Amino acid sequence: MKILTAAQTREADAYTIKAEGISSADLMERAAKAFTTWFENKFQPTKEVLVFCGPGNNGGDGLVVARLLHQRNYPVRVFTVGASEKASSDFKTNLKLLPDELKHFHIEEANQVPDLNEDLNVIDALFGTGLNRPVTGIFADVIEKLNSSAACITSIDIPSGLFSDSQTPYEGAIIKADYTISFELPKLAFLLPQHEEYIGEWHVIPIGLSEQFISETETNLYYTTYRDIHYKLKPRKKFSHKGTFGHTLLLCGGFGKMGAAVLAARACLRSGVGLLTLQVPSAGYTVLQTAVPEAMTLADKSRKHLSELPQDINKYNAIGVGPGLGTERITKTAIGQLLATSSHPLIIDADAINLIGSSDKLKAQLPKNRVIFTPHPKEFERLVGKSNNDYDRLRDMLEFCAEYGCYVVLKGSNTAIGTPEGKLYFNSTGNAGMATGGTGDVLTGIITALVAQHYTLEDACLLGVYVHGLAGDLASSKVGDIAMTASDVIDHLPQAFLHLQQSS
Ligand SMILES: NC(=O)C1=CN([C@@H]2O[C@H](COP(=O)(O)OP(=O)(O)OC[C@H]3O[C@@H](n4cnc5c(N)ncnc54)[C@H](O)[C@@H]3O)[C@@H](O)[C@H]2O)[C@@H](O)CC1
Ligand SMILES: [K+]
Repeated sequence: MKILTAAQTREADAYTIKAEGISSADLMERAAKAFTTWFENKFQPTKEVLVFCGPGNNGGDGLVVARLLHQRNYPVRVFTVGASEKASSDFKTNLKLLPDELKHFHIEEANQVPDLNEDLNVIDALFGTGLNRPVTGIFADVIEKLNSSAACITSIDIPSGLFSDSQTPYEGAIIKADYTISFELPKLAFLLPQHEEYIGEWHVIPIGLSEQFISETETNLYYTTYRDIHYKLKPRKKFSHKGTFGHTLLLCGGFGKMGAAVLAARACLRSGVGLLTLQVPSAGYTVLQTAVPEAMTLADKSRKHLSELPQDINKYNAIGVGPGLGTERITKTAIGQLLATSSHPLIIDADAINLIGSSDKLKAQLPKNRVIFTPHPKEFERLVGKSNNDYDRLRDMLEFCAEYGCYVVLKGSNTAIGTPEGKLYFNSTGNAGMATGGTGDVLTGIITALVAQHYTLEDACLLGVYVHGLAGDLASSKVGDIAMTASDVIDHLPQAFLHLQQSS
């Protein structure tokens, strides 16, 4: 699904209004109804609801929600903030439509905000996508009061004060919502780790914005959901044989870290690869032969480190390198040889990223359009550099992808995938239980297997990251996110692929 900017969302609103021949107040009513339905399903009318409304259409939404909740027997109080002469016309219309018996207060000073305790529900409708400068003054004072209260806060469309698609200036106040209910499409701000404390749990609810407008609107930003992914899975044909599904090479493992090779190998095998060969330091030979009997194992001449490449490196049609390797000089030389001699796609993770990141010479050797990097945030910093905030980090990532003609999978909550053409995908699966050692090795195994099966590099990243997160979600529902291990993720890959297959 696409992610649109605030400006594009405004255009989508205007287009829909024109195309359907409705008024903007009608669209506001529709949005507020959708919000109210979500709210009713979430909260009983036992607690009083305090709705805080700013002067724009977000405030207008708040007024309609207050009216609808009042009709549905919720005890409601409305607080308007900001100069009324500046209010939007739909705000003014809906202010007049508030029933007389609904309590309405206008706030000019923060001390007019009532005491807020946990027995209250707050709806934040101060600002939405029309925010065009940091929030200060009376609005900031109100936000401060709401944030320091124990009341549960639900934001309409976006937490007030937060810019939806660019860095919020540091001096601006921002609501810390427990829930954010947004309209039609997710906003870029929801997907960035730096905004976790503001967004809370977020949901997107449809309000019938023009599908035609959305499909014709250009963007480089996407949020990948089940609908975007399941049809990409290729069916296995009746007359296929193991050669059809590729021969993968994994260069993983080091002394004390053979487990990384085992995890990557097991995940690779559970992701449909035809044949798998591993090369591991000789101390790991027996470990791999025992733990992963389906894989062929080559022993490096070094006991503890990767020091050489297998012969016939180009007979493997995807090579995964990095998990557990260590950063010995001899390993760095072997990776240089790999970059110089292999003619097939490379999936580069962990210590292989650290080695390449610290060497301009190796970076200059990267083959174009054949490399996927899968860094976690620290490895990303070593590869691409430090950034001031999450927006800069995404910009730096896309610049790196363009410069080196590579794909970068930045692992984390809502893993971000950058492509050489400048597209940016955010993943929708996965959970905090996956923040445990070895899950990255699992992802390397999955993506390498998919590349070997002739998925495009872009699809291998999208599908691999999605199915990895889905397996994590299935594992979490079984073992919980505290006890979950990387092996649990592998054990749930079959169910995750089946889930995608059944409805593809
Ligand atoms: N346009 C439409 O038809 C629809 C809009 N909807 C709602 O409308 C919202 C957008 O409405 P608006 O574009 O009116 O914008 P907002 O309601 O976000 O606020 C804009 C108003 O606030 C002022 N303002 C901006 N930043 C400020 C600051 N830092 N301090 C003080 N004042 C500030 C602006 O000058 C303007 O008067 C969406 O987020 C959504 O909630 C929904 O009702 C769906 C339909
Ligand atoms: K809001």
